[in-house]
Amino acid sequence: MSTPLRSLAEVASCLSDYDPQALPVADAQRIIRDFITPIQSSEQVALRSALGRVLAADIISPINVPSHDNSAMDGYALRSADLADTAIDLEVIGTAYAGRMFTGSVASGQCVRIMTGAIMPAECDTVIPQEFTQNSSAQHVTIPPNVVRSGDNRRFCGEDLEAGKPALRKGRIVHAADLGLLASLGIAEVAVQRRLRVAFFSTGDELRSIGETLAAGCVYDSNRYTLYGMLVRLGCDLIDMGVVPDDPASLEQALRSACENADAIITSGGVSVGAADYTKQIMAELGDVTFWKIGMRPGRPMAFGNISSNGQSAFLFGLPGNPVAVMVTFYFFARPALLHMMGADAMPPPLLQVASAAAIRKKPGRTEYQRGILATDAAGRQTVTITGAQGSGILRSMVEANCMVVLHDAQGSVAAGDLVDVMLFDGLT
Ligand SMILES: Nc1nc2c(c(=O)[nH]1)N[C@H]1C(S)=C(S)[C@@H](COP(=O)(O)OP(=O)(O)OC[C@H]3O[C@@H](n4cnc5c(N)ncnc54)[C@H](O)[C@@H]3O)O[C@H]1N2
Ligand code: MOO
Repeated sequence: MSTPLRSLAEVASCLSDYDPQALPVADAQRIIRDFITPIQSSEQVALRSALGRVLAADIISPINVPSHDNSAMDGYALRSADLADTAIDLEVIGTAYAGRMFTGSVASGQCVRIMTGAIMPAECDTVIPQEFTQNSSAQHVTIPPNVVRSGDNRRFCGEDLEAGKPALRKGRIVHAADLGLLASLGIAEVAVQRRLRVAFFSTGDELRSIGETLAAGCVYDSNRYTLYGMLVRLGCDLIDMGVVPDDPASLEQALRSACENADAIITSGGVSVGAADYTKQIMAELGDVTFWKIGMRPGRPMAFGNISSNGQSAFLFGLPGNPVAVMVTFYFFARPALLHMMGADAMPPPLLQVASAAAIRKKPGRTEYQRGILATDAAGRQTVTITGAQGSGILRSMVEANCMVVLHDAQGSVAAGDLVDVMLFDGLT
């Protein structure tokens, strides 16, 4: 596991107006990005197992795809020098099939019946689709004037992928199309970054696990399930450490064990100012950890840093306990950081600009992530509507939503019809 060379204070001091008491979202994201180091370990996997994994090296194309010039249409391969301003009659001297080439040579005034994907006869440079021809028989075909130009319907050798050139770059997350592309190159195995090991647990004496009786004032631990879902979607190997009670010895033992077995640790709860929140104290004792009040809602308190135990270190994300806050801080801080640790060259999820269906109250000076429903109205216009109560304990608001309305730091209240930035959950959740 790699150890960061600089302390958090050094990284943060690059920001001219760094204020841990009211840190803007973008600054917190930048500090995390600068502090995190990608893992340097890879493995060979069979092609299908590479789906969703991060490529550990550039893939250089070993062959040209397609391997020869070939036809894009079923029709007739001809020499474009034979084309004229009037109809021409060509002699058909054979047939080229996909996988079975025509081996003769084509003289002026001749053509070859050709199927899609068949290798172009050497002398031919153009294909006329069969539906554009007239009077076709096994021996002859008429080509009307001005229906085909020189070079039409000919696919070039290497036009998809060129031998010796990079086909896919290191850091790419392998998608379905990439599997197909790698298969088209005949590649059976690829080098991918090893999976990230992430340990996670919930803290709080009020938490009960499913199956336990819910005493007065207690709640079922839901954060471990949302975290599980979000981490599985990222392709991490998970160490689920359950619910850790709010006592210093248990927390220290859990953090040390997580550190010794994982690349990253995600906890939920215990990062605010409550009397029983020992988490901050123990985290600070074990390493270089900072406690932020971020200028955002939900998700204001958060811990981030690097902790060590027995010579092993791990990056730590101490997310707030409120169920919506844990998801928002995961999406906007932990997720990009984990992708960076995985060596992934991933773009942040795009923001769409959509008209707000109703007015939204908002104070400038903090970023708000409101849960929204993106829909198309009767006139075919897309609009976004807030899901109702936006409390950070209301997990239903995440379930009902299909997007997050991102109201930026400097932005004030929004009037009905104003454009707002929207981030779709699809692909994230
Ligand atoms: N005096 C202040 N109080 C609070 C502040 C503050 O600045 N000053 N910040 C508030 C904000 S904002 C948040 S967010 C929370 C974060 O507090 P913690 O991270 O210490 O979280 P807890 O107190 O442990 O829990 C908060 C809330 O969430 C419920 N919870 C916690 N874990 C889970 C779980 N695994 N599954 C389901 N629900 C969970 C917990 O029962 C609490 O209701 O602090 C505010 N307070
Ligand atoms: O950070 Mo908190 O999320 O507003 O409840």
